[in-house]
Amino acid sequence: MTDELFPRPRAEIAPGAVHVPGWLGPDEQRRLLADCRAWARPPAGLRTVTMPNGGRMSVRSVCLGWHWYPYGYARTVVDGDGAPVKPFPAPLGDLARRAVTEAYGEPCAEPYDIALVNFYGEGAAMGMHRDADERSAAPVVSLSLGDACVFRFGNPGTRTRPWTDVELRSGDLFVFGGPSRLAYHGVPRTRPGTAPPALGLTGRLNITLRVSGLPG
Ligand SMILES: O=C(O)CCC(=O)C(=O)O
Ligand SMILES: [Fe+2]
Repeated sequence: MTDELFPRPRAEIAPGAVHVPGWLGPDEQRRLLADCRAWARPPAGLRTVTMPNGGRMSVRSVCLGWHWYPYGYARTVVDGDGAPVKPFPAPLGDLARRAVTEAYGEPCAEPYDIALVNFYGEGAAMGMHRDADERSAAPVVSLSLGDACVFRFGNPGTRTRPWTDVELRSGDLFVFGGPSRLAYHGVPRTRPGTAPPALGLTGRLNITLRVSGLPG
């Protein structure tokens, strides 16, 4: 947001993990939110993920390009309505390219082909995990909309400390690649009611853009 009293500086949270506060302006956030609402509709819409141990994730999610399920990628919603996953829209590839250039000063050579959209209602959280189902070392691009959250960014070796807690707010960009590509991370809590009122979103959305490394 441009109207903050104290501008939040960009920061390298760990080697290759870059936080750029307020990267998306209000109009871009509104457009992305409208897109997320369209992607959330069935078929292959928003769903709740059940983990192999029977636990249900508290976030609800929708995928574009490739469908993520624990633990792999498919072209159809194999753990849901079975519909073909929605295509990965070219403008999201451009957005990923711009984001990586913003974070690292140069774009990534590989084309982005996955978007994972996670919706956090009140009380939703995500445990510490690694994004390890892609077959590419390309950085993960994360965009946040709506309520702020605590984003816990750890290390590639263990799901425990050391970690750094970063507040991600609406419009923030976070890119993790290089030595941090397989770092454990999670969202211990969101901050309900902190979304920018003009956005019109109750809750939090996070969009990660990824390179699958899978044959197209
Ligand atoms: O919601 C976030 O900020 C992180 C989401 C995440 O880690 C994931 O989708 O793998
Ligand atoms: Fe993740």
